[in-house]
Amino acid sequence: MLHHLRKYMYNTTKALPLEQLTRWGLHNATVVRNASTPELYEIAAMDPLSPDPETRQGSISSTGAMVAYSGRRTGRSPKDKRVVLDEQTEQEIWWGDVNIPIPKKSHNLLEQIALQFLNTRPRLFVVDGYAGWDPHSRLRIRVFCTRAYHALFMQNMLIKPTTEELKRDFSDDVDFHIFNAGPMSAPKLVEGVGSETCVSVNLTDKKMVILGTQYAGEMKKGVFGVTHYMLPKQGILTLHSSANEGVNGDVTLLFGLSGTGKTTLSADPKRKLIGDDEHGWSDLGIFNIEGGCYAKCVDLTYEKEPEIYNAVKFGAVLENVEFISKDSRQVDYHNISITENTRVSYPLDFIPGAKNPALGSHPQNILFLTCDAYGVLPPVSLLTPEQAMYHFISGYTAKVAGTEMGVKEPVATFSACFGEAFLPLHPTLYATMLADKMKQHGTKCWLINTGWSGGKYGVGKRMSLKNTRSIIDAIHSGELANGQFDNFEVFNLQIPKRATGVPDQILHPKNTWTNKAEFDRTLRNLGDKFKKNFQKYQNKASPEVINAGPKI
Ligand SMILES: Nc1ncnc2c1ncn2[C@@H]1O[C@H](COP(=O)(O)OP(=O)(O)O)[C@@H](O)[C@H]1O
Ligand SMILES: C=C(OP(=O)(O)O)C(=O)O
Repeated sequence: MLHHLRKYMYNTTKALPLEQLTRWGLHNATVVRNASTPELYEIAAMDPLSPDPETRQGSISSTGAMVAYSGRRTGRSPKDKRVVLDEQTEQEIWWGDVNIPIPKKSHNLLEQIALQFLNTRPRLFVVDGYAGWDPHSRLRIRVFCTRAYHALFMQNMLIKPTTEELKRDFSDDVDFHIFNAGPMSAPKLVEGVGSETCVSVNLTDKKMVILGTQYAGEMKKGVFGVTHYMLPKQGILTLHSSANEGVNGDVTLLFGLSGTGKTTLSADPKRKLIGDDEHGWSDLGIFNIEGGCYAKCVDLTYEKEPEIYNAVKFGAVLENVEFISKDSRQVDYHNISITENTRVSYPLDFIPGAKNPALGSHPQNILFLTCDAYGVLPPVSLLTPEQAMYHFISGYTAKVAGTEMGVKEPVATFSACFGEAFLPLHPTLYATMLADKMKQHGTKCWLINTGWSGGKYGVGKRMSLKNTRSIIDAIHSGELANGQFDNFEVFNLQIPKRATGVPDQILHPKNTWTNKAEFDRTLRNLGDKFKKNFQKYQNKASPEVINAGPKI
């Protein structure tokens, strides 16, 4: 059997001990583990899974990126995520719409179906990599999948082990397994399964099964959810944020729900990128959880986002994009006929000056990025520590089209900790940890509206990237913290009077609205939504934090 397996290995130095396959009942004859990028390109060129095999099969873009298609599901499927309810998780997990329980026996059945699928495909890809750049707390992750694009994606997104580390840390058991059988539908009749898609996590046995979705983001956010469960137990706060570092070593965290600007704003030529989406904050400082980035491509231009634009090269994976013309293989970033959620994944070092290792000191500034679809929140305001807690627990933003299935235009939402979809534990646990760490390290907190200005969605316009970037520059130079502030009604926020590079009148959002009475109404309505949303945290938050909310 061993001989049979080895014969088909692409690279025998990377062979996985047989026991690591047979323990799951895996016996696929062709196993490809941590393959080189060219190998994965060659295999992807033969991938028959694409919505239009004639034109899209195994494409390579004009700049050398692998082009792949995820099929029916082009965003995450939060309604189809399940968490195994067992003796350990019953009391621990924040059960509800985010963490929907599934019986263990159903999960086991899904796992068997996934394993059977993995056994019957032409190749089984194994990706071994770390989650977390801090060697003290990093997790060893193993992904089994059947599409070369998924393998390259996870090789980009996990932290690549050296050959020695692969041998030392990945020969025995690992900390978490993903069985990605995405091309195979989930059986709807199984108890706990809601549709033909199911992403089921067993936190006790540290396993995840994917059926009925090939959206690659499901794997990386799956790993994130697990770190959110395991790391806080070690006193490490997990953060849905990007991070970068200034020339003096000062670190900024940028929190935000999908589409609010974590990736775009953290790629800043004046600062070193630490990471674009997922971080941990330990007693030693902050660390990126990932080895790569997963940027949105919609309307990507060199002029607006040069670092990301240039990262679309050999080794990057483009997901669900269309070409300008079939023969040029030039990507049409404005074409959203497959989805608005077009993506590119690339290793961190594709961004010039990214930090390696991706670690940083305790943050000096925290930015809460909110994409306000009502257009009433100021482009920037300074929060008191209590307001910081209030806004962190609230997590107000708009979900933008595409990232989650079914979202077609911005929808105002409250997503606790700016990442509710990934929280296995109660939000106040993460909020308390954040408050303690901010207090300990004197971190300043700013609320930044990267959403609408001059009116709500449909009337006003999205805040210009140029203005948001100038505001962030003014935070980093110390200009805003040392300047003067006005009070912003209803929310009682401190709005800076001036920020270099930003027209004074846009700093107070009311100035940008033609109909002032409608502005006042919309602002009060939003305040009201905040209050209603916060009622569910009323009995867990302190009076000071509750009092830091809007006053109508
Ligand atoms: N003022 C702004 N700030 C940040 N992003 C903006 C702004 N205006 C438009 N955008 C666009 O919004 C999207 C933000 O997406 P991204 O940075 O990937 O968010 P995240 O990483 O938080 O999911 C990008 O396509 C970006 O070009
Ligand atoms: C990959 C995702 O995150 P983000 O949009 O924040 O990059 C996602 O939510 O599917």
